[in-house]
Amino acid sequence: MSSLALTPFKAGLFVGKGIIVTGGGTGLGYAIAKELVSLGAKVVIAARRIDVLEAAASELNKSSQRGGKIYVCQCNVRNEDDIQKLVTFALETMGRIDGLVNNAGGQFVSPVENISARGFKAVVETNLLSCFMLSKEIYNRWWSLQEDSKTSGSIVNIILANKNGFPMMAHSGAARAGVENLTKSMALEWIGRGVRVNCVAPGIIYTESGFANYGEMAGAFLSSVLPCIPAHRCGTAEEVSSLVVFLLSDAAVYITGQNMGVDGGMGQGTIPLRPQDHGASLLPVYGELPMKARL
Ligand SMILES: CCCCCCCCC/C=C/C(=O)SCCNC(=O)CCNC(=O)[C@H](O)C(C)(C)COP(=O)(O)OP(=O)(O)OC[C@H]1O[C@@H](n2cnc3c(N)ncnc32)[C@H](O)[C@@H]1OP(=O)(O)O
Ligand SMILES: NC(=O)C1=CN([C@@H]2O[C@H](COP(=O)(O)OP(=O)(O)OC[C@H]3O[C@@H](n4cnc5c(N)ncnc54)[C@H](OP(=O)(O)O)[C@@H]3O)[C@@H](O)[C@H]2O)C=CC1
Repeated sequence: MSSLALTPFKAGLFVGKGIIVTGGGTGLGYAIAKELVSLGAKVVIAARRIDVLEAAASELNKSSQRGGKIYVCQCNVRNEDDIQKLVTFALETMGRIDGLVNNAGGQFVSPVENISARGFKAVVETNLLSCFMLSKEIYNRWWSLQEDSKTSGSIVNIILANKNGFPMMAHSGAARAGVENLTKSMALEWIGRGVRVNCVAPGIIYTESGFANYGEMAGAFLSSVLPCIPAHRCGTAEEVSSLVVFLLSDAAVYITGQNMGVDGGMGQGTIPLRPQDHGASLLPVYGELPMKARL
């Protein structure tokens, strides 16, 4: 499914650690779980489709080194009961939780005016509520109970490069902006307990599973946006994973409350969708615009 991890980390850096990766059966989550298990971590991957998780686990376990192991847990991250069961499962199987990657997420393509309230809510629940519920559940049931604040925890929230909004996916842009702000609040509230919280904002990362959600639109989308990405290419899942794994590790012990882009030079800006032709409706109010300054 994916190539070798890029990490330069010491083998065994995560030996004995327990990490939860939501959406870990496909795409970015799969690459993150693969890198972690090859560094010796125990990893619970969680998502809705148990068959996909089980197939991923049997592949991922082939990359295991130094006691690393993948466990699977079916979980709809929009559902609070499922979140509680996931944390119970993780504590029972791994005996501890050192890291959480809130990676499960997604959205559908629609102009704002066509999104129903139910659709907006579904996307906010998937991307923002889930992150709040799972982070809080682990904090209350594990990190807040540790006497030794050196027993640190690290949360990495996967968002989107959408600093300037996210046309055609406005619900997701709003939810991810919420995650970024929630990240900063949790980082400040929980620093005394040794819990760090950061965001990673991927630009356009080619994952087969992610792009499959968009059908034929994906090809047209890619050919229109690629020239606008300074790197002139998509990123890969491994290029995101190496930053996520760094942030999970003790090498990042002084980093919290940050949002870091992996976006080929887009500066976490907006995915460069070309606006539809609209006849330049925002004409200047004062004076004439020279013809050459219009499309
Ligand atoms: C420009 C090109 C870019 C091309 C691609 C560019 C991508 C670049 C960057 C981003 C990449 C990625 O994020 S890659 C990751 C992509 N992966 C995913 O998106 C997978 C996860 N997404 C989802 O599961 C769904 O989108 C999500 C809405 C969140 C949950 O869907 P569910 O079916 O479980 O939700 P439900 O609760 O059943 O449905 C609730 C409501 O959601 C609405 N709804 C759900 N799907 C809908 C749809 N396709 N179109 C309209 N409306 C929809 C309906 O109003 C439903 O109400 P009713 O009608 O009343 O029932
Ligand atoms: N690829 C890209 O260009 C970018 C991706 N991202 C974000 O990165 C993350 C991973 O994306 P990517 O790997 O590309 O795409 P995928 O579609 O492969 O990953 C999404 C994962 O989330 C899981 N998921 C979705 N909804 C739920 C839910 N309600 N409960 C539990 N799990 C859920 C899916 O599993 P299942 O369906 O089995 O539940 C799937 O494993 C997403 O949050 C995505 O929005 C951000 C920027 C760019």
